Amino acid sequence: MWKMLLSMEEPPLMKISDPDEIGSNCDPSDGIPVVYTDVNVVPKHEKEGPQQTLADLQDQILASKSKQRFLVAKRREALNKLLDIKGSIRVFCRVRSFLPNDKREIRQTVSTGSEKITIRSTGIKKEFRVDKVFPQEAAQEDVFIEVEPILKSAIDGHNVCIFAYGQTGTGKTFTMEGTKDQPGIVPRAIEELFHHLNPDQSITISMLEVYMGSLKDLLARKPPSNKTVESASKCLSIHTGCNGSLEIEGLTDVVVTDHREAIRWYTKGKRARATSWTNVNEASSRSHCLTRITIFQSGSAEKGKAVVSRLWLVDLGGSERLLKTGAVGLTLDEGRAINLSLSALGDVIAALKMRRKHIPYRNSKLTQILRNSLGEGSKVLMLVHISPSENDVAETICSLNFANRARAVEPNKELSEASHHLCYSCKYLCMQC
Ligand SMILES: Nc1ncnc2c1ncn2[C@@H]1O[C@H](COP(=O)(O)OP(=O)(O)OP(=O)(O)O)[C@@H](O)[C@H]1O
Repeated sequence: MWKMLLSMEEPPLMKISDPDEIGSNCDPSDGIPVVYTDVNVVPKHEKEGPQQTLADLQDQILASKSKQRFLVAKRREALNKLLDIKGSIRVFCRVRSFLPNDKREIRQTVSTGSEKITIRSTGIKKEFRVDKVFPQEAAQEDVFIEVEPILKSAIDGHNVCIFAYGQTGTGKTFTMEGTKDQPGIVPRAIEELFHHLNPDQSITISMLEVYMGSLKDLLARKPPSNKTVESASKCLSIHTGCNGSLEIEGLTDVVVTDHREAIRWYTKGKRARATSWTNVNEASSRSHCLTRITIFQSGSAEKGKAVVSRLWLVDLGGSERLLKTGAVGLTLDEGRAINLSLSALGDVIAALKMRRKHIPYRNSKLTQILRNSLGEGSKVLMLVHISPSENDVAETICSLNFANRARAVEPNKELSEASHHLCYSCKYLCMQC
């Protein structure tokens, strides 16, 4: 018989002498089941069951988190080793497709393999090796897929520098910026970084231009009406701290919380860049355009927080034969300044590759800025752009020689044999000079 002990006023007390008996649904004296009427009293076994399950789940979560940390560390280690094996300076080469205005050429001057480029012209046959070749038909996605692993190392805490090098009009800006329909590396990288960012990491973006040897802040607020843009750009100067850290004084650094905001700033910076017409490219970049993405640890990008890593995405000004571009006056001076700093960059890359004691960073503003992202522990990707046209063979050879300086461990024989005929830019015999 069931004992129904119901009372509205006071919960009736059960005949329980031992607190451990709470939860028993059977009267120990007569074996008759007890129905509990006090809803505040939860039987012990019912209370312990969920508590145990909760504790088990918490243990499992902790174990999964620690396993995840272990796997992330292993992935980072493996990626780092892989990139190191491949070389901390890697070289990709992209061949620009023929443009509508190009003269169609019957003979193929540039032929490509997956890691080999052959240049053929009258009396010339030269072969170059790079880490990856993108032929004329390669899409923006094809390029980005190969660039992605190096971006992940930026999230993992390495300084990274990706730069597009090549003759004027060979597609550097197309590869880095792209178009609305065919976005390039920078917009894709921004999206990718936000996708992979850890919750305790945050991002800031800066953009600057190295123009005729001086630095211009591309994200600076409009100067007051009585000042010119040029006077605002002169404020930027480079400082090296005693620990070797480098700061660009006065450079705008914007905290961005999602990729759309970052792209808006990037678009603003692009608009401020100096371009002008040359007879090789309608909108030729007359400067080096550098986008800096800084990844901070621990949720805040305010001052004083530890910097995890810096990613530099650089669209270099075009290397050019000044006679061929038809440059005069200011355009000629711009071209000279671009060529000089590219030459300095080539010297730094070559010195790093040969593990020289002295790395000539100080020879140009460009190399001073990139110093911390070119040297030891950094990952560098050079994207060399070449033209498919026979008319550009000399520049193509010069660009590939330049790239070769990043790959060649041994100094090239030509260097010592004919040093008096060497090109100022690639330091080889490239027929340019
Ligand atoms: N792979 C490509 N596919 C289609 N069009 C391309 C490609 N590469 C370049 N172009 C086109 O070629 C023209 C010149 O390219 P771009 O301005 O990117 O050259 P650049 O190397 O940045 O030149 P500069 O050094 O003078 O700034 C542009 O109209 C661009 O859209």
